[in-house]
Amino acid sequence: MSLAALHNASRLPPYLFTTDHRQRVLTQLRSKATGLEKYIYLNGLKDREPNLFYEILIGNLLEIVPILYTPTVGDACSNYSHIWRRPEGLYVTIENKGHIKEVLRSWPAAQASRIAVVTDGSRILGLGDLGANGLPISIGKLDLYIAGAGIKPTTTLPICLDLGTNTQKFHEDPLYLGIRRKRPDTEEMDEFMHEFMEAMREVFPQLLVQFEDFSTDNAFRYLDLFRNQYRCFNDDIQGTGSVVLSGFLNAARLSAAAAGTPLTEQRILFFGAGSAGIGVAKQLLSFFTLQGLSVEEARDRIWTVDSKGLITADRKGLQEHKKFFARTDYQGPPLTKLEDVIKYVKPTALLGLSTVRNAFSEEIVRLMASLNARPIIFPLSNPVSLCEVDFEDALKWTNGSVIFASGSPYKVTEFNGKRYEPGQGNNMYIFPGIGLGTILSKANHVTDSMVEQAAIALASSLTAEEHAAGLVYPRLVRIRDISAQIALAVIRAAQKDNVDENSLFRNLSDDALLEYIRAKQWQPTTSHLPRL
Ligand SMILES: O=C([O-])CC(=O)C(=O)O
Ligand SMILES: [Mg+2]
Repeated sequence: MSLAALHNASRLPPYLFTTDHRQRVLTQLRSKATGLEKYIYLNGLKDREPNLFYEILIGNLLEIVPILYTPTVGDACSNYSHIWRRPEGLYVTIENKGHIKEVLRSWPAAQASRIAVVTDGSRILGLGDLGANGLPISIGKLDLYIAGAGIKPTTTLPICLDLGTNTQKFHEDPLYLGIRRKRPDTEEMDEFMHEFMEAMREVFPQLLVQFEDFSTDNAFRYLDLFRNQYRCFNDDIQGTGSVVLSGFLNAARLSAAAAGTPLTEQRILFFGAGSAGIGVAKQLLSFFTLQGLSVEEARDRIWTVDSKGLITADRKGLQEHKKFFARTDYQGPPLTKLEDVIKYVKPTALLGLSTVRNAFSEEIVRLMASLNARPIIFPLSNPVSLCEVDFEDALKWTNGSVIFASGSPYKVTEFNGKRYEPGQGNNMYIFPGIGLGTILSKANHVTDSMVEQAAIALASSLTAEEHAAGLVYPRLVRIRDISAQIALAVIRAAQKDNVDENSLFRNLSDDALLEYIRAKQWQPTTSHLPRL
C-alpha cells in the first residue's frame, strides 16, 4: 500500500465498509427537528457527496421533495440571507447592467449548460418579494429536473437576478445578501432583461431558460416579449397551466362518472387571478377549443375571482391580464364574496390560486358539495401555510366526495374508515418533462402545443391501478418514467410545429424514441462511501 493510500485508509473508521452509509445519512436527516434544519443538512450533503445526495433524493422522493421544494423551500428562501453557507448559483445584479455577458462567462463549463431556472425573487411561491433570497427556488426546481427527468447536474444553472427588493425589512436586515434598493421601473427593468436574454443566448447557446416566480405583470410581460425570440418558458404560467389542465382532465372524468356532466359543460371558477390563475384558465380554454368549442364558448365556461370578487368587464382599472376572462354577462351589484359568486355561478370545479389561507371555508366547501355529487376542489396555493383548504377538512365537509388536488403535498388520510390519497397539482410533474423534451429535440422555442401535449401525456400516464384508486395525478415515485413519456409528447409536438433542430428523432418510432430518452436520463453513480 502506498503511503498516501495508507494515510487515507487510516482516516476511515475501521468498520465503515460494513455499515450502510445511506442509512446513516437518512438517520441524520430524520434527527433534525425542523424542515429548515433538514434543508440545510441536505444542501451540505449535496456539496460533500453529490452522487449520494441524488441517490438518496431519488430513492426517497416522497420524504425529501417537500424539503428541497415546496413547502420547506419557502422557509429556505425567507431565511436565505441567514442560512447562506456557500455559492450555489449565479447572481446577476442590476449593477451588472452593461456587462452582463462577462458575469455569465464566469460560470464554469458554460458550453455544457442546458437548463437555467431564473427568478428575480419578486414573487416567491405565495410569499411575496424576497429579493436576493429567491435563489433556493431556482436550486429546488433544478434538483427536480435532475431527480425527476434525469438531467445531468453539471448542465444545470440556477440564477437569481438581484434587481433590488421592495420589501423594506430586508433593507434593514444587516445580514441581507442583496442590493439595498427598490426595484427598477419598467423601462430600466426592460433594458436589463433584454441585455440579460441576449447575453444568455450568446454565452449558453444550447440553454433553455425557465422563468420562475416573477411578479405577475412581469411574468406575462417577459413571456410575451421573449417566447418567440428565445428558447424559454414560464413555469408559473405555462407549467402550472399544463399541470392543472392535466389533473382537471382526470378529475372531470371522475366527476362525469358520478354526475354525467361532459367535460365541455364543466363550470370552472378560479379563485385567484395572478400568473398561475390566468395561466391555468388560458390552458383550459385552449384545451376546450381543441375539443371543438369556439373561443367564446370556451371562455363562457370560466369565471375568475380576485380579492375584489367576481371579475367583470365593467370594473374600473382592471389589470391587463385579467381582462380576457372578465365577464360581460353579469348584471347586478358587484359580487364581492366568494360564497355569493358560487351561488351565482354554480361551479362544478373550484380552483384556488389565491394564496389566501383557508379561503375555502366550511360553508364554501359544503356549498360546493351541495351543488355537485363529486365537487372538484383544487386548493393550489403554495406553500401549505397559504393553501385554501386542508385535505382533511375538504374530506370531512364533503363527506368524502371531494376530488382534491393541492399545490403542496398532503398525506394519505383516513376518513370514515376509508383511505383517501390526495393529488398534488404541482408543476413539478410537468416542467422536468417539458425541459427534457425541449433540450433533447433542441427546440428553438417552447410552443403552446408542446405545453398542451405535455398536459395530455401526464393525464394519460396513470396506470390502471392509479385509476382504480381514484387518483388524478400519477404517483410521484414514477416521476422519471412519467417525465420520459412527457418528453416524448413534447418532442413530437416540437416536430409538428417545426421548431425542433434534432432531425434524427423524426425517423424513430415512438417506442424507439422513448427508449432513447430513458437511456439519456442521468443516474447517480451508486456509491455509499463518503468522499475522502
Ligand atoms: O414551486 C412550486 O411549488 C410551484 C410554483 O411554481 C409556485 O408556487 O410558484
Ligand atoms: Mg413558481
